[in-house]
Amino acid sequence: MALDYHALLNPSQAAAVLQTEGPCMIIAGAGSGKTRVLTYRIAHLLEQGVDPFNILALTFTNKAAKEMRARIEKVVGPNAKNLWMGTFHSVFAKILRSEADKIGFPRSFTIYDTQDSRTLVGQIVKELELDDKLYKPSTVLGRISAAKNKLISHTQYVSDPVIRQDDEAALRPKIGVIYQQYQQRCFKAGAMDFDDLLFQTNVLFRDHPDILNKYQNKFRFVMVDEYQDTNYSQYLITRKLAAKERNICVVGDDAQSIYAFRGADISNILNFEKDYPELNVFKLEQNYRSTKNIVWAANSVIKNNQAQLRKDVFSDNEDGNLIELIKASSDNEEGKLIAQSIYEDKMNQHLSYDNFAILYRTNAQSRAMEEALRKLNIRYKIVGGLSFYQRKEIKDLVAYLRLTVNPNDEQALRRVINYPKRGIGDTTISKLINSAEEANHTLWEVVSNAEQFLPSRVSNPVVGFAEKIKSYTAVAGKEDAFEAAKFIAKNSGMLEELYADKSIEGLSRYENIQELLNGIKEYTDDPEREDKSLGAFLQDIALVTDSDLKDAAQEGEAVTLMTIHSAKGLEFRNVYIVGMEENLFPSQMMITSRADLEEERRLFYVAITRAEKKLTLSYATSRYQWGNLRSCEKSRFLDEIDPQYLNVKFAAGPAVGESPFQHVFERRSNLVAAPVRKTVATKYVAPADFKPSDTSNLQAGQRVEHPKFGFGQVTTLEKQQGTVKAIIQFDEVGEKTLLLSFAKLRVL
Ligand SMILES: Nc1ncnc2c1ncn2[C@@H]1O[C@H](COP(=O)(O)OP(=O)(O)OP(=O)(O)O)[C@@H](O)[C@H]1O
Ligand SMILES: [Mg+2]
Repeated sequence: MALDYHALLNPSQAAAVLQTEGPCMIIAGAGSGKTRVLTYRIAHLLEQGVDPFNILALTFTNKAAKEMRARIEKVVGPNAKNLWMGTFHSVFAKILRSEADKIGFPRSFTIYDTQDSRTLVGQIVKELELDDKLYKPSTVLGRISAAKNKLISHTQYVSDPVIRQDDEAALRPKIGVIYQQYQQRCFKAGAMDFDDLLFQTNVLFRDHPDILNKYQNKFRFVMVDEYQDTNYSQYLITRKLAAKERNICVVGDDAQSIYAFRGADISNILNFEKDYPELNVFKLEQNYRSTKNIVWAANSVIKNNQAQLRKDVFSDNEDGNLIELIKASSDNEEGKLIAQSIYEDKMNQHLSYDNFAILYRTNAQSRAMEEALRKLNIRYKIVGGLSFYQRKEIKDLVAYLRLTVNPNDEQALRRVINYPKRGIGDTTISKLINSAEEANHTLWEVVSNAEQFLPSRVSNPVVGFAEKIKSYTAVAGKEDAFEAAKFIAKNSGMLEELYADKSIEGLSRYENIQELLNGIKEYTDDPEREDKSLGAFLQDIALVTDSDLKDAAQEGEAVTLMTIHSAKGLEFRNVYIVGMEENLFPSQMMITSRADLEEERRLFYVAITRAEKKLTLSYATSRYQWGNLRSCEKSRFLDEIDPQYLNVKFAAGPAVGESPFQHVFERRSNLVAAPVRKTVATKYVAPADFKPSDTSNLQAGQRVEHPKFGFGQVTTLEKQQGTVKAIIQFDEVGEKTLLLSFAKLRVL
């Protein structure tokens, strides 16, 4: 049954959906239905009889792709499963998996995550005897990544006089050399980092016109969401793919371009017009997501930017509430007020916690929010931060799995060669590394022939290890990912090692491994999945982005906490943007120029436009930063919002004897006190994942969490004959004296 697009869409949206041939661009405001247009456009193509294998849709997160696919499936049925849909990284990793040998990589190449890349850069810096304070891995990688996103190879990098000048001015003249070595080492290890996935796709298409031709014929329709955040490397891939059929449709919003720091380039939008002079441009101006007040406030902010394509966004929705502004005296109080507001809105308006999101500029700000939410027993999930796949035990097992699929993977090999301990000491490992360097072998080639490089006494355990890995590779060749992983977890000794550790942490590590195995089982049990090999599974997890983990978070309704960057494209009924302070938002580190300030402002615009019905902004007048209490000034962005859309609430902070959740609000617009609802402070319940920390460096003044007494602040530490007593002022139960060696404290 054909859809009635005119009933589901407004005239411009419907026109964009029905115009399937030729290049098309929609640059339109937030919430105006760009993603909705893409979704229906694909549904329409399928209805027209286009083969799903011929459609490529690039989204910003895997989650967005999944949602889009699910929506299309509702309309057209299971045919939607065969669409090529995903992030740039996941789609082109998949293509490289069948073509990598053309550019000298194994098809079973490993994908290095950021941590692997940092470790490798650190190793190179050390080997080159450079100052690791000057050549910080993150700084060096930032430069390498920027170069790759502009398709500057390491050979071009070292010979470019402008780059050289820049690096010399920054006192880091050796970055080019590090880049060179880094690439060689990755190549030798059969590994690509995230930027390489795009870089190497460009190399593949450049050097193999026959392959490019194959994919040009395959992808007859190309679509890109969030086009404003593509970098040069991505732009070139889409341009090449669409060069033949020219059926390319991109949607985006220049006012939401927030990844310039990662190489996103607004000129891709301008180039698009040049590349396709026959371009159809569609304008969408109506925001369907938010109330009028929210849309007006967002417009009043973004108009302060000079660099923008003019567009007027309007809403036909109700005016809605004014935007609330909360002033708190500290970050902890800010957290309390937000948690209280969420609790009250949920109860009064019968909402679900899923309706709420707290957005912040930096991950570190989640701490105060989490603490406050826990106190009120409000469930929450954090998107980003330390993800499941970043945990040590998971990385260890995954390293074994990676090594099984690609034994040349140097970072994986170094990680587990002596874990669990098998008598291969650091000296032996250094010798192996040196031998590999000298003989120009990979580390694995040396390890698997260790007896040639080391005396038998030390080579025996190395040979044993190599035999293990070889047997894993054999198992993985016969069995599916789950059977192979289960075998490896047991045979490597990892399960036993973790099982033997009966501490709380040890137990949770063991459970995490079980959880990973469950995940692999789910993967191989999926009847739709064709490739159930370990290699296919590894590729899948290497590309999980922080934003995707939202799905993996615990079941049940929960408030979402995340950075504004991860919130792109999403919508929530009630949104809180916290930490509206100078130096935090706009971020001090980011504003050295007008362009930087404008990017921060676009980020604020993205944040505001996530809200459907209610938006709350907050700031604190003091905050702990890097261990010091600092006084803060409210963000300049607050002054940019037209005051007629604001409702200012001042929190005086709790007076003596008052419940900490009771605050006096003052309403600026009409000076009538807002109704204050009393919230009964609930008894403290420690979260299920409560884990005590190492308290050997605990200091007076630090905040801690106790499984029974809740949150508190250490007032004094007394050392007596080897024992340490801590006097802690708990927020709910008052002062307690605890012996540190027994008290299970989590240091916050
Ligand atoms: N014509 C329409 N009728 C009803 N609802 C619509 C219409 N167009 C869009 N919407 C709804 O408005 C909301 C915003 O749409 P969508 O997410 O597609 O906007 P967007 O332009 O992609 O936003 P962003 O810039 O944040 O990515 C969605 O809930 C969508 O379903
Ligand atoms: Mg969108």
